[in-house]
Amino acid sequence: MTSVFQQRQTLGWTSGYQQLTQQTELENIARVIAVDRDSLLLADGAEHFRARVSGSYRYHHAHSHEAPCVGDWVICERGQHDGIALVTECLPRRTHLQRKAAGEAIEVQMIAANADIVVVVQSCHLDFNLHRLERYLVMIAEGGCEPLILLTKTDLVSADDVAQVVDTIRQAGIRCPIQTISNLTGDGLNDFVAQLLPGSTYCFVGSSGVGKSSLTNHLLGRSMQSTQDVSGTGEGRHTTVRRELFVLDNGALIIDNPGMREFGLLGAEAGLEQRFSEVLDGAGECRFRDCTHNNEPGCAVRAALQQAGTEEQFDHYRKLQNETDFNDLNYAQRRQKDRDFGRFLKDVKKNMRKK
Ligand SMILES: Nc1nc2c(ncn2[C@@H]2O[C@H](COP(=O)(O)OP(=O)(O)OP(=O)(O)O)[C@@H](O)[C@H]2O)c(=O)[nH]1
Ligand SMILES: [Zn+2]
Repeated sequence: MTSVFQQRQTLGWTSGYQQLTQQTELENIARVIAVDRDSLLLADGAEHFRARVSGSYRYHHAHSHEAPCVGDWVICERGQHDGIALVTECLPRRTHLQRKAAGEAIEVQMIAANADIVVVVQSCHLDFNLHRLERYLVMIAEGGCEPLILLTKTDLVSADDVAQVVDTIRQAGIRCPIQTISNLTGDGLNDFVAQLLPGSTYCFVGSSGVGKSSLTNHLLGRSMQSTQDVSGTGEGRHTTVRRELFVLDNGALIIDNPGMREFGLLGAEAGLEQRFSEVLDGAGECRFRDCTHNNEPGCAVRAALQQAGTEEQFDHYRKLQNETDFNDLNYAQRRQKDRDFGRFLKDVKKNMRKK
C-alpha cells in the first residue's frame, strides 16, 4: 500500500517540506493545482478537490501575493459541508516566481510557487530577444528557481540560425541549459521530455504564440480531456485561460502559463510601451507584426529614429528599460523616468517633423 507520504511525493512533496510541517497531519496538506477567482482546485496525491481560503487567512494575509497560488502547499480542513475544503494556512514557499504589477503602489503578483525549474520559452523565429531573456533570468534567480531555456520553432529557421541564437545567449554569459525543439516536426522533443525529472516542478513562461500550448498538449499526450476527468470536477478544459499544474506520465510536474503577458512588464514599462506606440503610429508599420524594433529588417521605428538621428539615445532608453535596477526603483522614481522618456519621444517626433 502506498503511504500518504508517497502519494504526496507524486505531487512534488519532499522530506524538506516534511520537516516544515511536523505539527501537521499529512492528510491535511494539499497542493494548489489551479486558482479560479475565489475557488481553488487542490490535490493531495489521491484525489482532486475544491477549496476556498478561510476568512481568517485572508484577513491576516491581505497582499495579493500572499494568497495561495498554483504550486503552493496548503493546510486545509476537509469534511466541510458540500465537499468544499477550507484552506487555513499556506506553507512557506521554497521558491517563487512573481512579477511586479502596475498600480498606485507596486503590487507583487505571484505567477507560481515552488517551481524547481522555470522553462523560458522563446521562438528562434522573430520572438527571440536577449534583453527579455535576461529579464526572465533575473526574476528566476530572485525567486530561487533554476532556469532552462527552450527555443521553439526550429523548423522555421536554418540550423545555422539556431546555432547563432544559442551563440548569442552564450556570448551574453548565460550558462544555463538550452534546448531546441520544433512542435511541428517533433525535432528535439524527445530529448526535452527525457530530461524532465519525476517529482520536479517545471513552470513554463514566455510570450504568447511561442508554442507553449502546443508543447503542453504534446507533453500531456493531448489527453487534456482525460486529465480533466481525473480531477472529477466535471469541468471542461477547452480553452487555456488559467495556470494549471499537471502530472506527466513520467512523474514530472508542469505548470503552464497560457496566454501569459511578459512578466517583466512593470508600470513604468507599460507606460513606456504606450508612449512608444505613439511613435509607432507616427512612423507607420514595421514589416513584422511582432517587431521588437531592435534590428529586424523593415523596421519603421528604427527608420524613423535613424532619420531623426536619435537611434543611440533610443537604445540607451531601451537599455535602461531593460535594466533590472529599474525594476527596483520606487514608484515616484519610475514615474520620473517615465516622464523623461515621454519628453524624449516628443523631441524625437518634433525632429522628425522638422526634416
Ligand atoms: N512552425 C512552427 N509553428 C509552431 C511551433 N510551435 C507552435 N507553433 C504554432 O504557433 C502558434 C502558437 O502556438 P501556441 O502553442 O498556441 O503558442 P502559446 O505560446 O501557447 O501561445 P499562448 O497560448 O497565447 O500563450 C500556433 O499556430 C502553433 O501551431 C513550432 O515549433 N513550429
Ligand atoms: Zn520595428
